Parts: sequence; structure tokens; C-alpha cells
Amino acid sequence: MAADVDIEGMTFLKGHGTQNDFVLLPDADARLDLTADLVIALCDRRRGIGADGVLRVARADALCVTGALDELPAGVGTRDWFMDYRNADGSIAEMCGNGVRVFAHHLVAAGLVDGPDFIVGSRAGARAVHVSDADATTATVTVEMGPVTVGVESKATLGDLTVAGVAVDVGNPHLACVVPDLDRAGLDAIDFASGARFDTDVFPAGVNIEIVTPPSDGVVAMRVLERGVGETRSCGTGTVAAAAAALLASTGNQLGTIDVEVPGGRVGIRLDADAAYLTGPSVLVGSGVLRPGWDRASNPPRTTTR
Ligand SMILES: N[C@@H](CCC[C@H](N)C(=O)O)C(=O)O
Repeated sequence: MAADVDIEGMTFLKGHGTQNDFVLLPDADARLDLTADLVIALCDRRRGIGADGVLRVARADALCVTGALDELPAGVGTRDWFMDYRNADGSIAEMCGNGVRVFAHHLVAAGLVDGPDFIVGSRAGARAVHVSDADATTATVTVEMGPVTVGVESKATLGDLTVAGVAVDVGNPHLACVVPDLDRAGLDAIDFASGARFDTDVFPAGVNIEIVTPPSDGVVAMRVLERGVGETRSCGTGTVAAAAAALLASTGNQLGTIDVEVPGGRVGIRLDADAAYLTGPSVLVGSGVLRPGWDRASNPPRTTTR
């Protein structure tokens, strides 16, 4: 099947999970040619809809047929709904924890699944979800996030601050830096605007960087610089990485439960031996239709005022 659907006239939805926001494109048969340029235009907060990323809602087998996927990732069934995730810069990432919650909420709200428990496909593999308290606008979603692997120690430099952290694989790469004695005021003051430097030998495909306070009363605070996006108000996989690093730093063991506060809200994390679980909100803000010519009208000819 060829990519033969035009973005003009297509329906979209806008949603967010703890203010990590997404444009959802329902495209069950994966007929849209979802290029990097198109993703960049959609995510642009001035000339597009504006978002941290795009979630194409497609059947897994259709993505294989059109070549968006080379093969079905581990555990994903041919007819599973698949979250075809793209970062705002057009790059493809393996997983998005906030995105999965919003994606699953949309499937329930649109009547595309039978019950509250189902599988969502991602490039990192199958993710089991449980959707509760769902209406057309809000829901709470728990996602089984797969195994979490803590790797080597490494460092990141943001502005004039260099911090130590650990590599954490949550299906996508993270450098989670728990900074001793860091409080919320100190976290707020860190310069995220100029990006970060990190060891490209450790992270050849780039990395998401979390700066995290030590746990206090079962809660950590976190800010994140996302690969392919910049600073976002939340990152679901990042909260799992932060939880594992914080538990490891404070107890010597990455297993347990902890809440993670991000600028966009709060999520709960449980780390078991074989998998992590992320519970948090989803909000479907609205939907609309992309008008003819919107993607060509970004640079209209200048008009002269006399
Ligand atoms: N915001 C997401 C993560 C999105 C992918 C990430 N930027 C990457 O490139 O790995 C989340 O909620 O997990």
C-alpha cells in the first residue's frame, strides 16, 4: 500500500501528559507520508499546531507494509495499535512514556479498543496499558514500561554546571543525574536554555538528560532536556529513569516506588525486578481538521503598508 493520504484535510487531535504535548494523527492504514519536514511543521508553535512530538495512530501491520517499520518489534501483534512516535525535530524515538498514556486514552475515548486493558505497540516493544477514569477529556493511565537497565556513570554539562549521572535504558537512552543537596529552587535555577554537553562515546545516538533532586518523603523533583525536542515540561521515560537513579543513589537498589514531580505535574513510578510501571494523567485537549495549504503558507509574500 502506498502513502496516498494528504495531510491537508486530515483530522488531528491535541493532547498532553503532564504537559508533554502531542499532535495525534489517526492514520490506521499508515497511508500518510510522515516526513521529518511535516513533523517539524506540525510541532512548530507558531506556524503549526505546536507540540513536543507527533503520535501517528496506526495498525502495526500497516506500518510494516508501508515501510515505516522494518519489522514488528518484540511482542507486538500485527493488529495491535502502534504509537508511531516522532520528536519535534522530526527524529524517530523508540518510546515515549507520556505519549503512550495519551495514545491509549485516545483509543479508549474513540472506541477503538474493547476494554481498559490492551497492548500499545512501540519501537521499544509491546507496552501493556490500563486506562481508568476515562472520559472524552481526561484519564489516568498505567503503562508497563518494560525492563529498566542502569548502565555506566557519565556526566552532563548544562551552562556552567557539570553533573554526574548514570545511563539508564528505558527503551530509549537517558542520563539521569541525581544531584546531592539539590533543592527545588536550585533545580529551577539551572540553565537548560543553552542545551547540554554529554559524552557521545557513551551516547552515540544522543540522550535525554534528567536533573533530579535526591528523594524526600518518597518524592523527587526533575527537569529534563529531551533529545530531539529541548526542555519539556515532562518526560515519561525520563521519570522512570530518574526514579531508578534516585532509588539506586538513596538505597543502593533501583527497585521500589517513588513519585516524580516535573514542571507539568506529577507521576507515580513502581520499579519491579522485571519491569517498571508509570501511572499518570492524560488530557485530550481538542481536535480539528488541517486546512488546505496550511503547510505551504508558512512564509507568505510580504505585503507593503502604504
Ligand atoms: N517525551 C517522551 C520521550 C520522547 C522521546 C525522547 N525525546 C527520545 O528521543 O528518546 C516520554 O514521555 O517518554
